[in-house]
Amino acid sequence: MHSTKDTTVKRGVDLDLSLYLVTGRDLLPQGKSYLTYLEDALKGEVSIVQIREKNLGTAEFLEIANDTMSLCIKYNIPVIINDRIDIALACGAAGVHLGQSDMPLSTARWLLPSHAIIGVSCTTPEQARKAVEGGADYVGLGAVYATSTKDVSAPGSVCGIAGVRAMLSVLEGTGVKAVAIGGINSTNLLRTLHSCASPTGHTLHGVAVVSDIVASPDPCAAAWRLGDTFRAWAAAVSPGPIGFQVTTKEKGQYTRDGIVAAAAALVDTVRHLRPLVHQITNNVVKTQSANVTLALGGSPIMAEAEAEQADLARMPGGLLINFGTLDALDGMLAAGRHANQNGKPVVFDPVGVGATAFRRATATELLDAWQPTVIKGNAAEIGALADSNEVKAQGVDSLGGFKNAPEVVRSLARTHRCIVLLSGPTDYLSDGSTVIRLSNGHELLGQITGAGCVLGTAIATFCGAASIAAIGSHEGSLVNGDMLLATVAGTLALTIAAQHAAAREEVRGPGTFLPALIDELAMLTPEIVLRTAKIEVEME
Ligand SMILES: Nc1ncnc2c1ncn2[C@@H]1O[C@H](COP(=O)(O)OP(=O)(O)O)[C@@H](O)[C@H]1O
Ligand SMILES: Cc1ncsc1CCOP(=O)(O)O
Repeated sequence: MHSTKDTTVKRGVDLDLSLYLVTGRDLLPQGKSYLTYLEDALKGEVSIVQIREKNLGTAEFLEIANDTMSLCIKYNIPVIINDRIDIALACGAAGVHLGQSDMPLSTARWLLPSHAIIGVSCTTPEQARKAVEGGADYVGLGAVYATSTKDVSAPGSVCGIAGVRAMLSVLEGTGVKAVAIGGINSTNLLRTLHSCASPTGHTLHGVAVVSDIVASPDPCAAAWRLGDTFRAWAAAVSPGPIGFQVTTKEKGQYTRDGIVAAAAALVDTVRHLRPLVHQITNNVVKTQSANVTLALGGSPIMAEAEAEQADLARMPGGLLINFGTLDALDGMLAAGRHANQNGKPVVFDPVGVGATAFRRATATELLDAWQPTVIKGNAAEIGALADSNEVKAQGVDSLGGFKNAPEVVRSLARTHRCIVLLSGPTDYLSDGSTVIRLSNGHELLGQITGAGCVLGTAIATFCGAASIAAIGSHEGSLVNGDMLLATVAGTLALTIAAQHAAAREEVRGPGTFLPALIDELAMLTPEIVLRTAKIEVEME
């Protein structure tokens, strides 16, 4: 590489991958020149540029590479060449990016000067492992979502969020940096950054983008938007292993009394704020879910059509997605995406997920489409998501429990980057480090249909109120407000009301229990919660 043209990047040290522009000249809006758009993107502060040309002859490619270099040197931004080592050498680029069917990494390393940066595209953990062993400086992980910029029609080409997480686990401790690529844009960027992390919190170093910048009428603004989101996310206070805020911690730790006091106070917050609680739930429990929301002081809306999800998500509050009877899947996909874009908490109730292959595949599809804030389920459902056979399912019901429930919820919370609640005679919930054990409730809850479903509703109601109360507090967070606390509060509300309902004279069984439960929810006060809550806190 020509020393005069080299950019100043040192391998591994200065490599800023935060906003990685991959050029795609075929996507330029009509009449827009490549160099004008490139300069606009540089003004929007992309941090690195890769020239990706799949159908050009050598002379034309080199000409484009030389022009790109001249412009990028002016902005002090390194240039990487896709695939063509000869072009990288000839134009003095900072390095090359190799696909799985390009030149082997070891050969490229041998051909290039020692300071050259080499990146490798990976779709599987095995490919990531090989890239690490071969001495790659960074890897491009994807395609994370479907995209029309590249042919990703072959099975396995879209690795999804779960695939990126698995690859990030392989990269942990290696020093090899990672960007995600494929279908990333300003509307899904924050969600992508939040979701893409290994269970121990190893995150992305940046994102690679083609169409959201190149096809934009204003590439400078498009790049700024992406960069702003990345910077806000990177600057957000590190809130623990799953990336949500934990505002009620005292000196970095939750205390039993602190949680109970804050949860009790939320009962009044719900009544005061009357959060809109948007619910896509199953046919069996719609009426009782709407009544539970009203009794708590929230405002229910049961709305499933795909076309109305964008509008609904703009109204602050909470969202419940309960896939119990597996209707309205398009609505569920859109609702969660829009909620993520608008910072709304999403409570996911994967009813009976272990019961059929279709339910398992649907849960995977939904969790790839959006990031839940809370996943709640009974032992069979949580076990199915955790790939554990320890607890058997009978349809949507669970037979038995886990030997080590705290560890199951803690680990699943870390994997899915959200609060996890395991319901049952004792409820366990975790934010990936703290585990809270709640022992309120009554066995009559196990004898009515949809007790778990209305628990989801209560949690969505409290999450909605807590997020409204905290609006704007942390720009780089996917959801504002302490969602562990809101989950505790929703669970306490339902289980404490159940205890009081069961104790009523007129309640003689499940039939009389349900209306009494609604009454007790409507009469719940912070004082009742303070007096009755049975909570234990277990720190990691
Ligand atoms: N035997 C029980 N004793 C006390 N509370 C219970 C009992 N069974 C269920 N609950 C409560 O009922 C709510 C719903 O839980 P669960 O029955 O596990 O849901 P699902 O209907 O999804 O199986 C939880 O808050 C839980 O605390
Ligand atoms: C080059 C590449 N590699 C995996 S997906 C992809 C294209 C990403 O383009 P876009 O950002 O427009 O989805």
